[in-house]
Amino acid sequence: MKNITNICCIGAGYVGGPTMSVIAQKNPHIKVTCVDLNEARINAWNDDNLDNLPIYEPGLAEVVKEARGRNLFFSTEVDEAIDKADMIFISVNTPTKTYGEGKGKAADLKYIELCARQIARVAKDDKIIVEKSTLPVKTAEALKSILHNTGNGVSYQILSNPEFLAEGTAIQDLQNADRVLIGGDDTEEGREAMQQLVNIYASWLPQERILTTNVWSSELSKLVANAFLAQRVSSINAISELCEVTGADVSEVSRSIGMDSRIGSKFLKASVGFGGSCFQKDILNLVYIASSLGLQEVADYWEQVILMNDYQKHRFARKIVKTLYNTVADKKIAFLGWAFKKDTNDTRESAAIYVAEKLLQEQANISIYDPKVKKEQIITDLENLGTLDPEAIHKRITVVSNPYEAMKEAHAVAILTEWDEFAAYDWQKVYDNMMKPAFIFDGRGILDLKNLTKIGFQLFSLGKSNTAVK
Ligand SMILES: NC(=O)c1ccc[n+]([C@@H]2O[C@H](COP(=O)([O-])OP(=O)(O)OC[C@H]3O[C@@H](n4cnc5c(N)ncnc54)[C@H](O)[C@@H]3O)[C@@H](O)[C@H]2O)c1
Ligand SMILES: O=c1ccn([C@@H]2O[C@H](COP(=O)(O)OP(=O)(O)O[C@H]3O[C@H](CO)[C@@H](O)[C@H](O)[C@H]3O)[C@@H](O)[C@H]2O)c(=O)[nH]1
Repeated sequence: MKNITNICCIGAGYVGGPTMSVIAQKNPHIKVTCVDLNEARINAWNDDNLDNLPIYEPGLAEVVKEARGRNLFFSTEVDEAIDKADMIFISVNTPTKTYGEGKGKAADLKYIELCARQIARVAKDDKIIVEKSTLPVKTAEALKSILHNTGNGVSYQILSNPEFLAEGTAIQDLQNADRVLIGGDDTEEGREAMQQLVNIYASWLPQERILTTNVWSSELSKLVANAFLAQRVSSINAISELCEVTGADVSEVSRSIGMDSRIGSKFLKASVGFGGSCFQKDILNLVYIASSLGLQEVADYWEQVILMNDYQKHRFARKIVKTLYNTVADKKIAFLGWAFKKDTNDTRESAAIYVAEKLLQEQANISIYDPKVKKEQIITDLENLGTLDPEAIHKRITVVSNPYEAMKEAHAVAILTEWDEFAAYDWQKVYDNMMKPAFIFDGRGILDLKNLTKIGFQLFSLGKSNTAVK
């Protein structure tokens, strides 16, 4: 069996960058080149100042520092990297389609297809192709067809190796993965290719955590894992509303049910709604696949997870408007947090975007503080909705770098992301500088309800019936 000495990864984003950094860190004998069409992104990966890496992830800078220039390289020379590699990971984006058949549901595979055609054009010797992007079941078949029909007669093995890292804990998740999943063909060549990829992960993970399956099981498992995780969030969010009207406390309910080892304690934190680039996209894709296969009940069952999530975001925004005497027009609402979760600068599908949309439609002024998200990103997120007047966005949105400034003279504060620092603020000082009554809407359940009520705040905390705001 040929030893893998040269890996290329197409796509240096949230998955490609951290994954290749850890593979290079743990396999110093393998040259790893991560390529991207986006020159600015590659320049940022190569920046001497590690604070300027394009992605914020705890622990990432240390890994990049160790491996970059040794056996880890970032480049825009896609053809050259493909040519030299024995194994090519495809880690490009697979967003929800915004046009044509399957619009709003199916995964857009145009970037994947372009990669396949580029590999077919450039490759002059046998390659192992690894699907790292999240893909619909049976995509490997399409890749195979393109590679074999448009290639130079070289032979390809296609593996599915979905990524399970979560943002904010990516490095930890990669270095200590619960499991790695590798799907391949049940042929001699397929098994050999799988073994080569197993060997790369086995340089730091125990063998028993590396699972090999057939390609379709691997592709489907990725969508199903995300659907199950998101389903837990929607389930507890559904219960949060029930708690608010019955006298129960959702955090107590979560703790109580989570101690049942059959249920488990993770992913039971009620919130203003799940965000991120994956959950919604992957469930919509699952729904689309089921519905295309005529399994309408299956499709409807999973779609409900998304509908509940949309409801939770809107419910939170409506609560703010209703509480502020049914009008937020020209009032100052402070947002703490814009990222879709703490410890990341990623804002894709963040609940904050949709809560802001609703409040802007009600003509509120919003002052935003997030420790890692830049103003340009926030403005782009709102403009990309396509539902708001760009002039109104610029007029009504302020982004500040000091949380106390964001909350100064605000009518209400809304917690949209669970950054640890929010709980540690001097809330008495915040209260003294706010308009009265001073309202707080805690969409993440991170604030000390008793203490804040004692200070004088009118507090609403999702899933809690004992909040001042009903
Ligand atoms: N973000 C996550 O936490 C996460 C976790 C697991 C799986 N995934 C999946 O991984 C895939 C990538 O996600 P991401 O968040 O890293 O996306 P991303 O948008 O951050 O990165 C994708 C990169 O691919 C580049 N690209 C696109 N086409 C290219 C081409 N032809 N040649 C070179 N570069 C090209 C883009 O410029 C971009 O930088 C998706 O399928 C996603 O569903 C994401
Ligand atoms: O109890 C919880 C857990 C999560 N969330 C929210 O759910 C979203 C997603 O969180 P998380 O799953 O931690 O982050 P992602 O980076 O989106 O990771 C998910 O999506 C990735 C992309 O497919 C997968 O690789 C990961 O395994 C999967 O956890 C965020 O908005 C969280 O705030 C909650 O509201 N309550």
